[in-house]
Amino acid sequence: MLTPLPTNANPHHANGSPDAVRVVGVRFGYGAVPAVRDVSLSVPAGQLLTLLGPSGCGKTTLLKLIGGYQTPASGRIELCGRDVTTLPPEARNAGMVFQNYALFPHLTARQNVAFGLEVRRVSKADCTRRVDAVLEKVGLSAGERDRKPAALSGGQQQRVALARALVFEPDVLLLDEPLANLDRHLRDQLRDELRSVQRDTGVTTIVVTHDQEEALAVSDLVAVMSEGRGLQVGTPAEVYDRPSTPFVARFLGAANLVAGDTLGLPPGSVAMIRPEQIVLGPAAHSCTRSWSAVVSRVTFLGADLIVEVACEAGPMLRARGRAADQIRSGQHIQVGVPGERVWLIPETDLVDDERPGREVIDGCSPARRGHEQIAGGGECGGPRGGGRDFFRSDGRGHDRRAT
Ligand SMILES: Nc1ncnc2c1ncn2[C@@H]1O[C@H](COP(=O)(O)OP(=O)(O)OP(=O)(O)O)[C@@H](O)[C@H]1O
Repeated sequence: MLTPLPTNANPHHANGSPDAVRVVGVRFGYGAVPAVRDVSLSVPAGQLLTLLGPSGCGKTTLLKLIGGYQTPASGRIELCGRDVTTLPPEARNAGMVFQNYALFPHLTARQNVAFGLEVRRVSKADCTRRVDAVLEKVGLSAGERDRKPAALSGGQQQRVALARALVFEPDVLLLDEPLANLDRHLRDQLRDELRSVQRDTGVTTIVVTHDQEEALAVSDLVAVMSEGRGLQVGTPAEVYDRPSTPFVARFLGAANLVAGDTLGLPPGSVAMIRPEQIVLGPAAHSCTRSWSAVVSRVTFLGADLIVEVACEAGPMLRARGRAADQIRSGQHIQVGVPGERVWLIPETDLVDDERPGREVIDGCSPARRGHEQIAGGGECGGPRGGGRDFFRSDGRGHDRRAT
């Protein structure tokens, strides 16, 4: 059951941090196209929240609404306890970094960062000191500071854009796909740097991404969106281990989604088991449920293997094995599921096409045996609507472990 954020709730968390960002029942559409549908969300001061979801689900629009670049059709936005719903961006003290960096091409890195301070008539000495300090913080070397954007790499331009937003000491930093234009190696490096700059400055930050690995790696909180709606908000471990819906389960990584009754759980529910939680080999006998199985496919990933198994009288499952175990296609193997690692998504939380026993549970073709289903990380499903209007962080997952 979804619970709207009470409008009179005390905006302080158990740990004493006030909310730096509160979004309450916000809706927005581009003409007739709804982009954000009644989303509520809060971010405690000093935390980094990632908005995660597939392309077109409304992440950037929600970020722009928080930054003041769009105005909600209804709902309220508060930054640090102040209602900013109708205020323009410059009155919000929020620093936004757009996906294309939006640097002035005719100014050097240093001048780009200094520009806004000069407009605000900050003294020259203070301006120089603040610009150098922030460029140091984001790791732009002295030699790079007097170059124009065209003479800087994508990663260096990103550092300048970040410095330009940070130099105002904003209450909230809003980053739209900050790592999207960078190659894998640089992305990993900048991801770590971004996190350490955020921790150093303590600035409350919202990052838009469609990369689940990035979201899990950098965030205090991850908010998963689909089709303009918020599906779940929680710590990386919560959304990964205790997803509220099959869609969230798949979007966060590879997930086996099987009919609950296959595992002796309530009929109609869906059980989620991550591949790395499945036990292969003789140790499987000591699991809550175990089956004899035949390996149907093995994919080599270096240190690990993805092992697909067809269980006799059980579900099709995808497991993670060690390459050193030399598992082969066609091999007979024991497969086990430890009960405490199974996460149950109750029938009441499923939308129609997520219910087991239907022809298609997740956009894949139906599983080959009975009503058991298997879904691989993001390969199969697309986003679905679900009538879910609010993000939730109700921590109610613990009672749903199928022990
Ligand atoms: N300027 C616009 N005019 C009309 N429709 C728009 C506009 N910008 C976005 N949309 C539509 O609004 C919806 C949400 O778009 P938005 O850019 O917020 O999604 P997103 O999750 O950030 O996507 P991406 O990851 O691809 O950037 C999409 O259906 C998109 O096509």
